[in-house]
Amino acid sequence: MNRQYVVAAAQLGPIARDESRGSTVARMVALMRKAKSRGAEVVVFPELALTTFFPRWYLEDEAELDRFYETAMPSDETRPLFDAAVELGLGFYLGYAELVQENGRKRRFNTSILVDSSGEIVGKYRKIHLPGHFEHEPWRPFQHLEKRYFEHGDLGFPVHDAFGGTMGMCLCNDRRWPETFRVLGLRGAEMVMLGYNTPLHYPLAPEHDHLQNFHNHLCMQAGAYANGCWVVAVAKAGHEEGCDLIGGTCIIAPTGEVVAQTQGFGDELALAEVDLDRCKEIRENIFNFALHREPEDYAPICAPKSASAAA
Ligand SMILES: C[C@@H](NC(N)=O)C(=O)O
Repeated sequence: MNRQYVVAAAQLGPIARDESRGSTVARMVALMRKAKSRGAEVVVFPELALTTFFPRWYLEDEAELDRFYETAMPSDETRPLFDAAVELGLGFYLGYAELVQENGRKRRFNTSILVDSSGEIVGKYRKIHLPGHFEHEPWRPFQHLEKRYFEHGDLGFPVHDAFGGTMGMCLCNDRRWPETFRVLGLRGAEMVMLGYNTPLHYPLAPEHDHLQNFHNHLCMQAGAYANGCWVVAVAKAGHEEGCDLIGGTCIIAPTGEVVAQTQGFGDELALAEVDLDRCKEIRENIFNFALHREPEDYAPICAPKSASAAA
């Protein structure tokens, strides 16, 4: 694959709690076909793209919780995505809830994968920065139980040779942390793909609700610029089960400029021509890591969590 091609950020509108996987996957395949007709070679889907954003509910019934997770990838229900990738010659990024059996216990991760145009999974990431809380907090208008429903990702921040270059992934809250982009940048990521589900209302600091869209782009534009990489960031957007999720799906150039963005809150594509060689504009100049970075002075950033309070 060459290093210059069209990428499609495939935003999804709301997914109802009782919407079937089949229905959601059909919406996604329709976006893949549309992306192909507009020249795309890579399609990026949101975080937890196959279901409603279920961490908004405190679920006591484990069987009910399990229904939101994938135990196989692909499965009969998700195989149409892989078939479409092969048929259309498209690669894709997909976020989903992963349930695996390991050492006789269930392990749950908030996961993303990269799938190439031959339908092979060529990269996997498990979310590291899990926002929210562990216990039911009835005072909230909706829950954010990612800490309860997912384990901390155990794969680190890997990069993958795919789509003509070096690809990195992260998920939603990860994008707010400069360390996410810096680790991927240090590993040579030329494009970082990420999906998000971000409620407009933040119950812990509602005075910041009007800043949600600003903070969304602020952290990703900074991450792109400071590491000289493309960022493709995709929302699950709109009014989902009584909760407003921000849109703002976008493609950001290594200069930090937003070069494509969705307009609404439904199923919608934002497309841009990406040239991976443009990373050099930043990486060989202002952020030439080898020449200008001074890690000896950054010790607190790498100190273990227990030590960072004293730093
Ligand atoms: C609130 C949180 N959501 C998420 N799914 O990680 C975020 O946008 O940072």
